[in-house]
Amino acid sequence: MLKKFSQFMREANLIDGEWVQADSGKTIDVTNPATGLKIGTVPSVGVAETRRAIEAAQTAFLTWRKTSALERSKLLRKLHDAIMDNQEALAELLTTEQGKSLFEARGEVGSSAAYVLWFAEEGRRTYGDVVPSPWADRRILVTKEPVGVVAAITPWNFPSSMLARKLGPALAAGCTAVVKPATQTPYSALAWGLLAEEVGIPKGVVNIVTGSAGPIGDELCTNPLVKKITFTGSTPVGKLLIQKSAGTVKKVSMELGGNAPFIVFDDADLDRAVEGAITAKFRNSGQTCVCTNRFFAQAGIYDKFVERLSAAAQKLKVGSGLEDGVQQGPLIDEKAAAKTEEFVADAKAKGGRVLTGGKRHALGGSFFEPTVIADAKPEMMFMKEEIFGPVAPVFRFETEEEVVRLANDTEFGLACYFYTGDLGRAFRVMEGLKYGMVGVNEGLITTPEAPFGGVKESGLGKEGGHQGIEDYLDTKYVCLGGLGL
Ligand SMILES: NC(=O)c1ccc[n+]([C@@H]2O[C@H](COP(=O)([O-])OP(=O)(O)OC[C@H]3O[C@@H](n4cnc5c(N)ncnc54)[C@H](O)[C@@H]3O)[C@@H](O)[C@H]2O)c1
Ligand SMILES: O=C[C@H](O)CS(=O)(=O)O
Repeated sequence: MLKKFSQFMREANLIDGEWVQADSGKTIDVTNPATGLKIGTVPSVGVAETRRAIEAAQTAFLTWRKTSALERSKLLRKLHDAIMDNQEALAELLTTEQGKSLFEARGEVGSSAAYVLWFAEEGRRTYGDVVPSPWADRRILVTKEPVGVVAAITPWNFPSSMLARKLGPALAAGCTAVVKPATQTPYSALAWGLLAEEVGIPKGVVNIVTGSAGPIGDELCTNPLVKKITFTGSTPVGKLLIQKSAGTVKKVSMELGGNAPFIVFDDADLDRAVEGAITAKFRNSGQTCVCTNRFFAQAGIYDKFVERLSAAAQKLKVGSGLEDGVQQGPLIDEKAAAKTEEFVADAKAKGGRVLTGGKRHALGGSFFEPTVIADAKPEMMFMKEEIFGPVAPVFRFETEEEVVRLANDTEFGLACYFYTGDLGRAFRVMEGLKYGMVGVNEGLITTPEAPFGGVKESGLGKEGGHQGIEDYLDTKYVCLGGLGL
């Protein structure tokens, strides 16, 4: 396949409209997880460069915040169009650095554009209020204002769409940004810098730095010019960022870890449930925050469900994401593959039955066979720990009360799914499950129109929906007196 993406592969950082290298000249290698081969490098910047990026964002904010919501909306629409015009090249770049199938990468790039378009519209509706005054001689206004410089830290599993869910509302609201993408997948984020320039978003509005997460993160969390941290990643890192941001009382949005239950009741449409299960488990080789972590099948359909699920999992085509028809790419790295092996070994040692997969794929490297494990038990690691790999443990349950208790027995609360044909049960279970998002007879629920986000230790705030822009706005109350009324 011709490399379409070379035009977007920028081996530099974007600070105040300039593409720069690290002051030290140091770089980080970026590798293709499917081949283990080096794709290129990016600068390894530190505190000084991050500080310059923050200062550039602050300077740009003073002007950007004064642009009209309509003007910002038009620029974001242009950004949407530029992303879609280059969807194939951006998808190829994403697959090359992250590993997911080209089919899924196209979907992620399309989803990124959809979030930008959504917030291009939402930015024109950040309404305030005129409140009936309790005083005859005064008037009360409530206005919404952009918070200022936003630090956006994003994960490797969705290097484009996770950024869209942050840059979209930030820019629409009138904020400016300093972006730190995951070290494993920097190019998709850097491509956003090129696109932003191309469509005319002013210099300094979007700044992108790459390098050691610790020092960069510390500067982003402690610099008083940064007014908000928006983070997508693991819960431990999210907790660290919240602590570090407390010193300057920054707004924080946290999209953190998950432990999704997927419940199949006896009265479910089994074909629909199996189809939904494959999507909810094996998308991005199981490396999504909303992937099913624990399947629960009711006793009456348990055997049928596990048989059908393992048959479907076995059919998934594993290979390099750039290869036609591939559905399962490699895991992000060797560490992820080793962790997946650990989950399987733990389950087997505690009585789990591997129905399909269960080991590294013959392709070698970090490729792993899509795996289904029957007879899962609460004492197994994946009851509490996020697998983040292509392993589907299936627990058996008897009653509705039992499964809701088991499903809620986690510190996480991001996404959950259940399949039933009974409307009353749907409401009882939907209201009983402590999660931020619920799929009822659906295994893929993400969309810009809906508020994405978790409860408990899965995060704070929402991305998408009309809620998604609120986190980038300050509410101001104005009391107008001396009007001679
Ligand atoms: N809730 C969501 O929307 C969502 C979406 C995607 C991924 N995730 C979660 O992210 C995790 C996987 O992604 P990951 O491995 O990239 O997570 P991670 O927490 O290791 O890293 C996420 C980002 O944080 C940066 N980072 C790491 N340590 C840091 C520090 N001390 N200071 C500042 N930045 C730091 C990383 O470089 C990366 O850019 C999983 O737990 C997954 O559930 C959640
Ligand atoms: O992994 C995190 C993503 O948020 C998953 S989704 O693409 O939004 O469903």
